Amino acid sequence: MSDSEEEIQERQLKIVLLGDGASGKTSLAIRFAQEAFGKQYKQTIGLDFFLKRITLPGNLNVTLQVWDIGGQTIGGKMLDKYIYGAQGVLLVYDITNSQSFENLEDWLNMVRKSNEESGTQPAISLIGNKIDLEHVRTVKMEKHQRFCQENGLISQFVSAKTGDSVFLCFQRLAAEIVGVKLNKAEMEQSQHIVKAELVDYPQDEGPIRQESNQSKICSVQ
Ligand SMILES: Nc1nc2c(ncn2[C@@H]2O[C@H](COP(=O)(O)OP(=O)(O)OP(=O)(O)O)[C@@H](O)[C@H]2O)c(=O)[nH]1
Repeated sequence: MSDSEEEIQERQLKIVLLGDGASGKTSLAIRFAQEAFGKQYKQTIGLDFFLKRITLPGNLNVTLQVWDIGGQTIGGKMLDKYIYGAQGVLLVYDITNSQSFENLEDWLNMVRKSNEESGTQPAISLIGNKIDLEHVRTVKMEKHQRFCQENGLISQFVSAKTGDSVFLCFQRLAAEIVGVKLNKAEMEQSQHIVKAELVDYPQDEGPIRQESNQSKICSVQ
């Protein structure tokens, strides 16, 4: 097979990040796509896009089209359009904020409803973010596990700040979508991809809008 034929066969997967404002969706997307983290909170208005190519076991290249959707869009008219057609969803909450966990039911219902007509539901992962703040955790581990079991979700704890398991959570979801199994060694390897640079954004600027071969972002409001 020629290179161009291989490129044509490469799959692009639409992955949507959903969850309450300030749960860390933008931080996860930036950590995954650009290996950076910003301490300052800047609310996402509408949505941002990130593109990143990853290689799954079996040398399978897939490009993840990551839709970072602002937490304030819940109840808005555009939300079901953003979710529509997603093959994967990362449902994010903050382990130190119980309300962000309680609201997951609403986010999940939105996902189910938005894809009702198409007849296919996306693969969904429950992401407990900010595990670097384990000492101030308010959402019990068992609650997280029960929610996963009851709703058939992949379970993952991450920290966008340290990078812990961030690559892994995207990789596991992509693998589930394309039907590839990750073995224990592959999961362990991905878990430890951590590059924890801290970036302080200037007050009036958002996350770094840099382009590289590996990832691209743009914004729609
Ligand atoms: N300690 C810690 N802070 C985090 C982590 N992830 C995000 N934050 C902080 O939490 C705040 C909110 O993060 P964002 O990524 O902007 O949250 P969001 O979910 O995109 O918020 P919306 O745009 O309102 O939907 C920021 O101050 C981040 O620096 C984490 O893993 N650990």
